Amino acid sequence: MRRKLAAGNWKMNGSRAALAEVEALCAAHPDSAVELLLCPPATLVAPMADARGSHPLRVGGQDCHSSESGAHTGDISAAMLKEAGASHVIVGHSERRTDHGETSETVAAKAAAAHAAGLVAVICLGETLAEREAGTTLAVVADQLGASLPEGATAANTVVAYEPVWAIGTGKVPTLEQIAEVHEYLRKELATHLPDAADGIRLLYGGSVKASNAADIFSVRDVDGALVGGASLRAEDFSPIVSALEQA
Ligand SMILES: O=C(CO)COP(=O)(O)O
Repeated sequence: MRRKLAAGNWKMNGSRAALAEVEALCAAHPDSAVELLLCPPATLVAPMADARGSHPLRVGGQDCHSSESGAHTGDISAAMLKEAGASHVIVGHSERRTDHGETSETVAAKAAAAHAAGLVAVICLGETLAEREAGTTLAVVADQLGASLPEGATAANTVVAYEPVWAIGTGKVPTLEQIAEVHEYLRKELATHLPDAADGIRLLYGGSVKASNAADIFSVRDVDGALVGGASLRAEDFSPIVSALEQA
């Protein structure tokens, strides 16, 4: 019942020239059973939305402000992303939490702003290495989830991405048992917050997903797709991940 989602987060990478990768990805998956989403830097949202043509690829932002408008130099609102062609926005990525001091309360406000503008919020959370080693992973992600979910979250407007901070861009990946444990726990936690929506909310895994480990990760129960960083930049790297999800 949950449609699989292959999402790419380009972070602060890419240029108009990189839109050729989008065209190649769309050409490789003309009629995919899985939902495809790419989140480029804000300046590329509109050009990427054009580059996809009639392909149902979704385009998303990587962050939005919690306010509709105002004196927030350098920020972008959810409605601006929507007008540029976005349908989704990532909120609470660990790089935002670390680089910009975002708390889960900030993230909930941003997710609420995304919903108000008609965007799907992709809420990110995950433990640090120190938290994993201290044995507090489940408590940490439960706290982040509870505090980052806005009022009114539904299966249609919310996706949750579990991204262990120590696995992002490091080539290190949790064991399948560790991924299963966290995803199963997040699903249960979702049920305590959103009993009606918990079964329908997609749970993505993120952190060093690549073609060589994707099929194994997608075999884990309660993994509904991936949020991919580095391996989403080039079609030749992302396409096999999409194919693995199509076959999962
Ligand atoms: O942070 C990520 C996606 O949001 C994961 O990044 P990598 O796939 O590069 O590890």
